[in-house]
Amino acid sequence: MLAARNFKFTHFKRTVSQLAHIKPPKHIKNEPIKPFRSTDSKDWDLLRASLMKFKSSSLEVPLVINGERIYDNNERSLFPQTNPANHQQVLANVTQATEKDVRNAVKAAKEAKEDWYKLPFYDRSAIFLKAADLISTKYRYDMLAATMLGQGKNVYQAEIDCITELSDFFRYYVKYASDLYAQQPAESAEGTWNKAEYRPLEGFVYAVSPFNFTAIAANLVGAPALMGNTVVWKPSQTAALSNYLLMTVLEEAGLPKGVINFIPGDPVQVTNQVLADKDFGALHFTGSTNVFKSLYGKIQSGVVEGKYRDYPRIIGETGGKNFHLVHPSANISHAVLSTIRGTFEFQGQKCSAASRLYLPESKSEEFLSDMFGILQQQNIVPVNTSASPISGGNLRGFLGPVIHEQSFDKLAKVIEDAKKDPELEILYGGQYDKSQGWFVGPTVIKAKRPDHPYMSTEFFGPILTVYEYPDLEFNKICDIIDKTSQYALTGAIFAKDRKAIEYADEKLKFSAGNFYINDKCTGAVVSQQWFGGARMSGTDDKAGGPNILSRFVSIRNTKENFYELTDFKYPSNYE
Ligand SMILES: NC(=O)c1ccc[n+]([C@@H]2O[C@H](COP(=O)([O-])OP(=O)(O)OC[C@H]3O[C@@H](n4cnc5c(N)ncnc54)[C@H](O)[C@@H]3O)[C@@H](O)[C@H]2O)c1
Ligand SMILES: N[C@@H](CCC=O)C(=O)O
Repeated sequence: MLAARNFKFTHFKRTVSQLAHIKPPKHIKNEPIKPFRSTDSKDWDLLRASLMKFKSSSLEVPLVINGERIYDNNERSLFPQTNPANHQQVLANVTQATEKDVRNAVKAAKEAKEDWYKLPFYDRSAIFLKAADLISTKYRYDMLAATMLGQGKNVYQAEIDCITELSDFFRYYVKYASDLYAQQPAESAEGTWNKAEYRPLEGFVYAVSPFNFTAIAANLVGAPALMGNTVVWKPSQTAALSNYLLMTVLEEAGLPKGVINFIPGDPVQVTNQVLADKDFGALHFTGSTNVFKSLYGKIQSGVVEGKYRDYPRIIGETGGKNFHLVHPSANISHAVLSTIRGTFEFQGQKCSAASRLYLPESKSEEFLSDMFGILQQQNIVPVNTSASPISGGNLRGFLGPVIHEQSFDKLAKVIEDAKKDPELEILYGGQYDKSQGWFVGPTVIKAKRPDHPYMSTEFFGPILTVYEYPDLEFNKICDIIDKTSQYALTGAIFAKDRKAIEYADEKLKFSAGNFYINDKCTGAVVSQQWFGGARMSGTDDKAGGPNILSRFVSIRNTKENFYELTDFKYPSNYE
């Protein structure tokens, strides 16, 4: 991992005469997913070596402020990031930012700003394109290992997160930014020239990232930075290892010091301090709805109190209670397999995960017995991903641990409460065990009424609540789905009947920001399914699409006039 870069580039000015015509490389496309099929392969050998490296040494993760690495130094506390599959194993000791550190990070972001946004766009772009290539080549296996061990992912789930989605974000954002800059006023009246300039926001951007996707952290810091903003980044404590690796990769790719400042620490303390700064220009957040609401409230109060120079932009993607709706005409086997994936992959810890299922009464028994049969026969239980990386065996299992004890305890309580609730019935699973790791088995609960809180509350774990609806009430169930939860993130309809598809598509227009027809409601791919939800699921600015970049620029319009006036009066001013 590289030391901080120190070069200063203010002393010269580049002279590039054809800036407007430099285009991003044409070959930008989605990074292919490596299958990791045979454990007897070079890919597995390299991955095992990286896993061994992270397992055998407990790293100290520093703060990175203005390119300087800041370690504990006895002044700061350390947060132990443990392996969720083996909670006794400390993977990293994460340095926690003090008040002074936060102050310094904010200062560094402000001071780096001018040099950064004045750097030509293609220079900024080259850094992110290079970082994407480093992730998908040189650091692929280290990135996978840090994400698998730290965030409890199997190799496939890590691959689609910290490799493909992450590098896709960086590459496609370069293309989208180039397209955005090219958007100019369509008209200029004779004798004038109108221009749009996409300035970065004034001040700095505060990025707050969740534990569950390393790629999301890359989106949260990368989108604003590419557009010429500088960033103060507070990562999740339980993703600090992979996130720090991302920080070092960006530096190796050439990110100048101070552009992104990495400050893990107490979320409330760090956030309160950052939000108190006059130059706070935008929040880029992904995480739970309640945390986002509280930050939204603080920022709004700050505006009312006159704390800020600007109206800070607030960009946030948050929770969901995502639905799978099965119509009687659906291919049941396909709907079952899609629901197993959509609900249980990565232990249901995707914001997009299916967590409420609506089955027609006529197909419910077939669907559920098919589903439970598969879960049982395939022995879909959480596997201990901390087991010997030499065999590679368990790292291929479908289910792993949930992220931490707080999540484990919450999910165990959901299961225990369900056992006592006469309106709920546990149809499958209900096992949990925290003796070694935070393991919760796949669980399916039947609700007797569609407005039961289990149909509307986000649990963020491998728990699915099912409601059976009368076949003839398909229209009514669409209404119910729309009104049941405060969220509108993802949802899916499974049907062959085109009329049913059309009806659900229209009726559920506002119930999900990402709607799937005959597909599971997870797994959005950058550039293909722009991702984000509305209502209490977020501001729907669509990560992975072009729109989000417009949130990190402030447009200046310039009109230049070439005619010289000879009179101040307009024709109508004359008698
Ligand atoms: N919609 C999306 O795109 C999306 C994507 C991923 C995760 N999520 C949501 O994120 C949640 C899971 O992630 P998580 O457990 O990391 O979420 P979280 O809300 O607990 O944490 C997210 C970030 O906020 C910080 N944080 C926590 N409490 C805070 C506080 N009081 N003040 C300031 N910062 C605070 C955390 O340290 C972390 O960096 C789920 O609700 C999931 O639906 C949404
Ligand atoms: N983009 C991912 C969700 C990320 C949320 O955690 C998906 O579509 O499954």
